Amino acid sequence: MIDLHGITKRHGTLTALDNVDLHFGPGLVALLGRNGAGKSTLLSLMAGLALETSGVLELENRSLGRRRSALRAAVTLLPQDLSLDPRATAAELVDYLLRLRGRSVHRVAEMFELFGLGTVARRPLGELSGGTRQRVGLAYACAADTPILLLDEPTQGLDPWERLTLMRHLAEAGSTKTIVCSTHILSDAEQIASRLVVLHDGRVAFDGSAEKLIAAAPPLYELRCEHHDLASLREQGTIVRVARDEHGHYTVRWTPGDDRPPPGTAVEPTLQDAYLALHPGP
Ligand SMILES: Nc1ncnc2c1ncn2[C@@H]1O[C@H](COP(=O)(O)OP(=O)(O)OP(=O)(O)O)[C@@H](O)[C@H]1O
Repeated sequence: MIDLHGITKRHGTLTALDNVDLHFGPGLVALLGRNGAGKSTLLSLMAGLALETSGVLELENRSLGRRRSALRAAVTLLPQDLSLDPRATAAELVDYLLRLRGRSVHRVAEMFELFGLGTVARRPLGELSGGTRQRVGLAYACAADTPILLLDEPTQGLDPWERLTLMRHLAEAGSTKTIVCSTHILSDAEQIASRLVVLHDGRVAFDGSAEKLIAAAPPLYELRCEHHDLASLREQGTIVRVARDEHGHYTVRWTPGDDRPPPGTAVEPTLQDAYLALHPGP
């Protein structure tokens, strides 16, 4: 169990996390947010790899102060890019990382099997595809078997079958462990996690279930229009989705900025609509 109370992290004048309050108990949480929202910063703080500028971090209800050793023992972080020596074999790397942290290696074979790595265990990492290297990292993170597992975009580079295997494993592991998994893939988030945390500009913009996020979405309307109508719709509200058909006509989902009767038909938002409406793009 990890608790963050008023956590702020600054890099010089840039505030990467701004007064963040979050509680993570057992279960799987998907961490969402645009590029630069603060997801990796949050994960590295929770893994004890960085120190907060202010605020209090608690592990099992105990304030950590400036000490991070308890956190490092309890948490495994799989970063976005695990730096790998291309000459080491997959098995050597996982063995090395686990021993370095004083973790048992007894689950390695099981995890290699789970992630379909049996045939590549003895091959140098430099010869493996990006998705396979990602699976090696996942095998390490899962074999470490710590009560808290933090995964920074773990499904990146995985094919649909590998993603399914990972999601199944995480769903199972989430029944006893605390797992926080950052992702840009909403369908993955919705599938694996009962709780979504959305960061925006270093702040918690949403914390709850996918159903709650959809229910909190503003009224949404859909209409068909031409290209020259888009600028005026943008002025009147927020466009969350635009699709162009083969004849050059547009179907727009948008949320009006005022109470005037909007053009278009009211539609039920999807998770993606609700997410995009939460922090509209440029
Ligand atoms: N070491 C650092 N020095 C300076 N700024 C940093 C540092 N690390 C992160 N930042 C900045 O902090 C902000 C949050 O970055 P972070 O990597 O946490 O975002 P993210 O949500 O993980 O993004 P992405 O989805 O692109 O991985 C960004 O503006 C980033 O440029």
